[in-house]
Amino acid sequence: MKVGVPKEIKNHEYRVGMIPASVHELCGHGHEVYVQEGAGAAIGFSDEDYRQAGARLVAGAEEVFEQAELIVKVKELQAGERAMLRPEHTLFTYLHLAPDQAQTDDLVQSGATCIAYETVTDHAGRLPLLAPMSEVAGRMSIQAGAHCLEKYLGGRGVLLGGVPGVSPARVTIIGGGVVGQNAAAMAVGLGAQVTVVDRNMEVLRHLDHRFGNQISTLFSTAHTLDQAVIESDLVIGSVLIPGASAPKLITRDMVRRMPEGSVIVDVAIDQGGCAETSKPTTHDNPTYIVDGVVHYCVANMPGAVARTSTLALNNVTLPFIAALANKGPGQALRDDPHLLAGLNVMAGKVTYREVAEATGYTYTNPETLLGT
Ligand SMILES: NC(=O)C1=CN([C@@H]2O[C@H](COP(=O)(O)OP(=O)(O)OC[C@H]3O[C@@H](n4cnc5c(N)ncnc54)[C@H](O)[C@@H]3O)[C@@H](O)[C@H]2O)C=CC1
Ligand SMILES: CC(=O)C(=O)O
Ligand SMILES: [Mg+2]
Repeated sequence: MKVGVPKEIKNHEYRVGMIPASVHELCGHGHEVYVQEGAGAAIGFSDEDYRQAGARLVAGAEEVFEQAELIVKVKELQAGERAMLRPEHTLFTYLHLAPDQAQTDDLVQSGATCIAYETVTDHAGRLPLLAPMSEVAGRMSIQAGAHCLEKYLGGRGVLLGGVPGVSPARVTIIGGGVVGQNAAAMAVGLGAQVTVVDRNMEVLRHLDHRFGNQISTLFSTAHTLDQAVIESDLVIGSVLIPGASAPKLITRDMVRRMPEGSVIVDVAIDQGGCAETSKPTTHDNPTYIVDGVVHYCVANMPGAVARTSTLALNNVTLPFIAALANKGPGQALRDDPHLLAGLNVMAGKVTYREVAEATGYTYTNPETLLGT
């Protein structure tokens, strides 16, 4: 199969869909891999590294899309990239379609087969292709939040861990999944006073077991959320309902009642964000202030630590890329219900229920399209 790796073009996005070692693996199975010149240069993977791995280097994204049947990326296609997508293409990347009507419309119109990393599952119902980036973003969220609490960025001027004689900052983490647990570990490490809110008792039990009395856990209700949020210096938004738009758990009224200079890091912004006041920002301009509350809402946080993130992502995507290339997308999807869970759009139909509900399309069972 012909596999294509375009250079990422989102703001300060330096990750790359395939590293040379992944390319080498696919070429070893007889596939042709077309890599856009400079695709990995920013994180130390030169064009020569790719050539030695067996890739064919091409000058522009147009040529990658022209040559390839399977397109492997990191972030969702930007408008200019979407114009190059054809029915013969299979796209394998993060999509986050529920809050993105324009992208959904374009993918549906393209006729392409679009598989979202973030909804591929594993045997335990987890999200193995989202997990490594959630580990990264969870860890980064506390760094970002600590930075935003500094006075010159509009923050309260509070040090997360406090100092002897002065209380530490209060950190509330909404959603105790992969992002939430990694955020908790960092916040505990820095000496903050940490509360994690989740609606899944198993998650809360696991957190209690892991962190003991270093954190407090709270069952998520409108009341507990309200209390925790308005008393916090730093709130991390890390909820997820797979494929769906994030629930707006932090209302405008709660933001109004938060202390001046407190901070919301809404990691869930890639699914639309869990605060009513959240809107996506970029690494260039990561924060804005509403009612005195600093909002950090960067939708591609792991792009800032692109080398670590790319390696972690390739570790988990490579087996699926190999299956798609070796068997062809149809057979690979028929053979593996976990990969099939990643299928969001195919042949002009939306094949993921939560995405269809959020974007106004009729849901089509992917099995009817695949003839399984
Ligand atoms: N901005 C960025 O750069 C990145 C964003 N993310 C996003 O972070 C979000 C979280 O991802 P993960 O931690 O991997 O998901 P996860 O599935 O591991 O955890 C989500 C948690 O939210 C909880 N939850 C759902 N509804 C809730 C409610 N009403 N109240 C309290 N808790 C609730 C679930 O029980 C679950 O424990 C996702 O939207 C993901 O796409 C992930 C990586 C990078
Ligand atoms: C998951 C995601 O949105 C990212 O890694 O950028
Ligand atoms: Mg206020």
